[in-house]
Amino acid sequence: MGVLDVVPAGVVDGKDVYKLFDYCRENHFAIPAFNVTSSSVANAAMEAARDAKSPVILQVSQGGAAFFAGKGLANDKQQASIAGAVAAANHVRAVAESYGIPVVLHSDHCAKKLLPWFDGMLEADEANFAKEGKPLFSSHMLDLSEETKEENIETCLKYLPRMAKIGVWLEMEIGITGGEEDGVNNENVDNASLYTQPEDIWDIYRQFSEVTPNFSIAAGFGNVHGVYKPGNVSLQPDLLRKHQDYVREQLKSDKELPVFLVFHGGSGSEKHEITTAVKNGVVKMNVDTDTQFAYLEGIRDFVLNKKDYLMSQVGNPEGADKPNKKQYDPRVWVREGEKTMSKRCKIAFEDLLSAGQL
Ligand SMILES: O=C(CO)COP(=O)(O)O
Ligand SMILES: O=C[C@H](O)COP(=O)(O)O
Ligand SMILES: [Zn+2]
Ligand SMILES: [Zn+2]
Repeated sequence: MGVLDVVPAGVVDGKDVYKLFDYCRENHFAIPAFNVTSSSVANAAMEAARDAKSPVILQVSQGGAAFFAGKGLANDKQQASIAGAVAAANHVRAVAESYGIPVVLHSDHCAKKLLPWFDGMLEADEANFAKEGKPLFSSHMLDLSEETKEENIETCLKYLPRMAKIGVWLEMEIGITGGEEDGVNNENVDNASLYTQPEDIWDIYRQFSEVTPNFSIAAGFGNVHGVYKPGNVSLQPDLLRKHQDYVREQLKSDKELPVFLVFHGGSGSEKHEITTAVKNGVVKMNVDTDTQFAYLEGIRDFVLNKKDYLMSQVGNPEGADKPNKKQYDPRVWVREGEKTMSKRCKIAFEDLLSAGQL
């Protein structure tokens, strides 16, 4: 019995997203979510998932989606972020099945000011559903964590029925993620707001459950985006158990982990923090900063090692008339970045115990 006995290869949607996360929860593992900014980055993550025999989550941030469409496009009305998200989704939909792995296609943090981006993606999901009976994305995140809890919940409840109708999962955030996100600097936020309270989780769980079971909560336990010097971040994944216990008591349920939880700021985290988070019901962990650096490493080393072959189109240490096309073809040096990124992805699959689960 494995993941492929539960959901098929390719982009999963509707009930399959629930089945996949439920399978993770029952079998005590989580799936890494990698931020992708180009087809090359997405392919590196899918290749790594195939080799690790793991499902994978690919996500676009608002800025990453705009990059996918091209930085040369205007984005004053989120038009590039919408077009880029659609382009990324179509690319992944076209190739995911060939990798033989289930892929959850997701969009990352959407703050209040970015709601036009969310609206555009949801319209694209609905249009695709009308044509093909399935949405474009598996899942989207709403991040109103900077607003009041009431406004946060109300905004999610406004979108949730529309999403449930076409089989799109919702991830919401409560408690702020520190560091930087979409250009918003949360480096100096009040420490208490980095840690979510169990009563807040119950408020969300209770109201969302009346609409659909297809949602997850990114509850803050000291999470920070980015990688900083050791000691800067105090992650407390033990707190997540309190959420599960509280909700279980309210529900009078015997389900050990009633809430699907999401771990933001996975880069730079210690193995034991990840293990504790997964034990406490985390089914998705986001990794961006570490894979960004890993993608650079291969390209950086290639350029530094091959410098004498890259300064002109013709002429290298082997002769003044030797051509360098074999070195400066982007398929050669970009590929080196894909390989080093895939290695970092493999570590995430192993840390989260999703490796070998297919
Ligand atoms: O949470 C993230 C994206 O939403 C990723 O965080 P890191 O860049 O710290 O891995
Ligand atoms: O929000 C966290 C992710 O790392 C996305 O980052 P980004 O907005 O720089 O693409
Ligand atoms: Zn946030
Ligand atoms: Zn995040």
